[in-house]
Amino acid sequence: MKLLPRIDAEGGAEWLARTATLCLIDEARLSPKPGLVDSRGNGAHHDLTLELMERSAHSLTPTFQALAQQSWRRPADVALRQTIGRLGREGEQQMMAATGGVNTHRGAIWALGLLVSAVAMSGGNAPAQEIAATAAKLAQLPDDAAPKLFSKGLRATHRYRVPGAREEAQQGFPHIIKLALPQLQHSRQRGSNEAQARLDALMAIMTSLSDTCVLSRAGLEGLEAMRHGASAVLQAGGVASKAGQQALAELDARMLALNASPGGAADLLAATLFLDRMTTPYLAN
Ligand SMILES: CC(C)(COP(=O)(O)OP(=O)(O)OC[C@H]1O[C@@H](n2cnc3c(N)ncnc32)[C@H](O[C@H]2O[C@H](COP(=O)(O)OP(=O)(O)OP(=O)(O)O)[C@@H](O)[C@H]2O)[C@@H]1O)[C@@H](O)C(=O)NCCC(=O)NCCS
Ligand SMILES: Nc1ncnc2[nH]cnc12
Repeated sequence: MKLLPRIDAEGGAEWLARTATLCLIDEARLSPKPGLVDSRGNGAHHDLTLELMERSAHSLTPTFQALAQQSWRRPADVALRQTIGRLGREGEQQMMAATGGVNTHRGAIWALGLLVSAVAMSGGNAPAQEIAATAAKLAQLPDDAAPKLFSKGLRATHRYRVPGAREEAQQGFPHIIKLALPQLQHSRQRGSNEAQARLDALMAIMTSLSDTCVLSRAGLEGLEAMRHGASAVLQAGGVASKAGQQALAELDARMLALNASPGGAADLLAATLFLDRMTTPYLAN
């Protein structure tokens, strides 16, 4: 099935980059998100604001565009992996320059960067699962130029023996394909408005992700509170229901009390919105 408007390399790269940035902004503004920056405020963060998140998102448009241009109709091989690794790291520097050194979107550059590349590799003509599988192939390839850093994410995955951002991509983004996209569609179909459906999709991710941001800030107690609270929202009928809204408010309070912020889940929501726009005709503009 042809899912996107016809796009060529130049116009396509620009459109993909603009869409990726819009998805970051949509994610940041979506409210009320537990522990996260949203239109209401800074959540559990002292160094992040909505204005900073939006500035960061805009600073990444040239990175997404370069990723799409370099990936256009190319196969997944080590040469492309190294190119996107270099562009991704340059994107992180752009983000840090735009935010005065605050890490707003490192995980989002990784997930959306791989997915933007994967759409461009197909020439803009693939269903969501295939895009995610192509992104996974890229993520599995070695990038010898990558510096050997011991990040917070790596520390958390080793300490708690759980998968992190790297594994999520290498496995084909299961939290997006198996949980968030189906939930988004299900909530829309049963009459939730768009914001409610997106919040439900975030909850679906949070029911099972091992979010290394939460683990770093609040340990296993924080992770369990996130998963349990998100399941409670969906079991109560989702964010469109009064009971679901109550459960979401309780989850928000619990995340704030634990100083926990599911930044990895937020990144995957932005990536979900991107794949949704790639594959939902009425949203592809
Ligand atoms: C593969 C990389 C993403 C590196 O991953 P790694 O785990 O080694 O390193 P981190 O630096 O910790 O970044 C991981 C970020 O990914 C998000 N995340 C967390 N858990 C998951 C998960 N299970 N699945 C998917 N994504 C996940 C999360 O990003 C968000 O949180 C960030 C803010 O949190 P934090 O870092 O804790 O905040 P700080 O300010 O540093 O600390 P506090 O003081 O607030 O406590 C924010 O950026 C969100 O986006 C994790 O942080 C990748 O970076 C990599 O290898 N890149 C190389 C370049 C490349 O090859 N690119 C190719 C594609 S472009
Ligand atoms: N809305 C948000 N709040 C905090 N961290 C994030 N990382 C990605 N999106 C975020």
